[in-house]
Amino acid sequence: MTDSTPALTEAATSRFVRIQEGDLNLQLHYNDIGQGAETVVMLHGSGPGASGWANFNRNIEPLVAAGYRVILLDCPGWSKSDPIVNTGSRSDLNARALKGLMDAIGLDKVHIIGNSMGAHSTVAFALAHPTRVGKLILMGGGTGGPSQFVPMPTEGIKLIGALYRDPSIENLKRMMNVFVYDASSLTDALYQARLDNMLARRDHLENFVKSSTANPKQFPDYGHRLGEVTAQTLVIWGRDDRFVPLDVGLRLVWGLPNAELHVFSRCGHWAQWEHADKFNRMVLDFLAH
Ligand SMILES: O=C(O)CCC(=O)/C=C/C=C(\O)C(=O)O
Repeated sequence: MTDSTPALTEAATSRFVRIQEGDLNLQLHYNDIGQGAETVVMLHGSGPGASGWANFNRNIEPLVAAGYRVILLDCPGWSKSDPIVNTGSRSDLNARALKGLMDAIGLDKVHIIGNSMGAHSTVAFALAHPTRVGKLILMGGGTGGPSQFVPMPTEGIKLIGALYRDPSIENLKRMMNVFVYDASSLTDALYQARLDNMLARRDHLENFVKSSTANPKQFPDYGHRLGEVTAQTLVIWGRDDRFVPLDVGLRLVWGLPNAELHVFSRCGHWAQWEHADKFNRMVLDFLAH
């Protein structure tokens, strides 16, 4: 990194933008990192205290070093983006937010990496705006709908609900213990950062509970429309995912015409963090070829 290269920190890359997308008028927060002809957008998951930076901090640097511009969008209702109560499809809401962001900052076409809710939202965006996507990388999500093997809601999703309703350190630890395969990799600093994120925006937590009460199916099942997504797609899953089970990933590769699947053993719902080095190499290879 030279003196003229901005530091790779959340604060140094933090940006705000106001979007107007139909009747959606919101201030969104995002991180804008690196420069390059091609842009990779990363969309985070729906856990309390999640953000682009919290979900993807182990994945930014290799992409920037390889010459990509990286945009981390904080979805409406998370982190420093505006609050919202969402009673419709949250996947579509996030897709509209991404369209608004791209229009506002002049991005015509992007590759998208989506984690869980972010993956559901990536598919919603690809369906709505097929000419504006390059390649897609989906982890632990891509469509709502039932697992064929695991009772729904899964234990992880139940623990997220409990954490939203009672954002305590005990409930955070219960959730994170199921979130990753090896909970001993979670440090006190990580728990504290996550707790601070959560408690900084109690309005987001309350709005998520209101939204889920008004419409428990925030992420619709796009299984019947997957065949319309022609973008090359890399689906990555944790064998031990206790939030969105592996068979949802299998359903994606059956439905998406141009998809391939990689399954990590000893991996929960956070593949990009739990297996960051290999994940990053796979993403770079997939984007380049
Ligand atoms: O309900 C679903 O299908 C999506 C659940 C989801 O998005 C969970 C994600 C959790 C995180 O990414 C997080 O807490 O960091």
